[in-house]
Amino acid sequence: MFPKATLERLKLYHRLLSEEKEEYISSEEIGGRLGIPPEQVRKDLSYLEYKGKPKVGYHVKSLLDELNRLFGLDKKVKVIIVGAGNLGTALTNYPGFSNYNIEIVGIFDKDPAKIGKKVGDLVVLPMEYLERVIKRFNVEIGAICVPKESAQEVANLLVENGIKAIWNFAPALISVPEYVIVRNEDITLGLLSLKHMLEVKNTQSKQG
Ligand SMILES: NC(=O)c1ccc[n+]([C@@H]2O[C@H](COP(=O)([O-])OP(=O)(O)OC[C@H]3O[C@@H](n4cnc5c(N)ncnc54)[C@H](O)[C@@H]3O)[C@@H](O)[C@H]2O)c1
Repeated sequence: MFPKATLERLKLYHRLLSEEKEEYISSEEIGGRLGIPPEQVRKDLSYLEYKGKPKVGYHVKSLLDELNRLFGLDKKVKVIIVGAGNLGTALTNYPGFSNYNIEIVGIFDKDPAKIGKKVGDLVVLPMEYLERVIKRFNVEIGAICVPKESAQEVANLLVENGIKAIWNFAPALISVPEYVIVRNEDITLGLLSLKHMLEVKNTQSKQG
């Protein structure tokens, strides 16, 4: 098990390495580009099986292969979206997921006015098709992009139909069986912490 902060930084290293053209990279270069001390980079990477070479650095492909395995990116993961509103359509249209072997295979809504509309290459499906799509594509992740009042109802449907992991964008806590993994994505909380950091910085510069 990695410490949570290490895991978050490993994601940053992964993104940087995915775009790296050179064969080898040093901890100084990684740290310099990400604003992370090189000692920290070395410590984080020491959790991995692959070890860099002294004076040469890390072989980019070997490091990337291990990080891909670690994040399960070496195998494709299928996702469905429930809620074809602002957020659901934005996620479905986002091209960046394919870089991570993530494929959105279905988008669903209960509103008859949305059903049948095209979103990217997909057509918005009615909720009755949930089971069929999950089974047909072996979908593991379901994203909840409905208003908070409907979040639990949608979570129940996803679980009943075999979804093992839920990416919840609704600002509501959902209850699911223990075997189901939930990730709550609250963009507002991120913004609040940024606001707090900004206030601290402004106060410090006034005092200094
Ligand atoms: N829009 C954003 O940038 C944003 C950012 C962060 C979080 N969120 C959260 O994400 C969720 C969606 O936001 P939005 O802006 O896309 O809302 P939206 O109103 O544009 O879309 C919600 C969609 O969910 C559908 N829906 C409602 N109940 C449903 C149900 N029981 N089954 C299936 N479909 C159902 C509606 O018909 C609608 O199409 C909200 O909970 C919101 O708080 C949105």
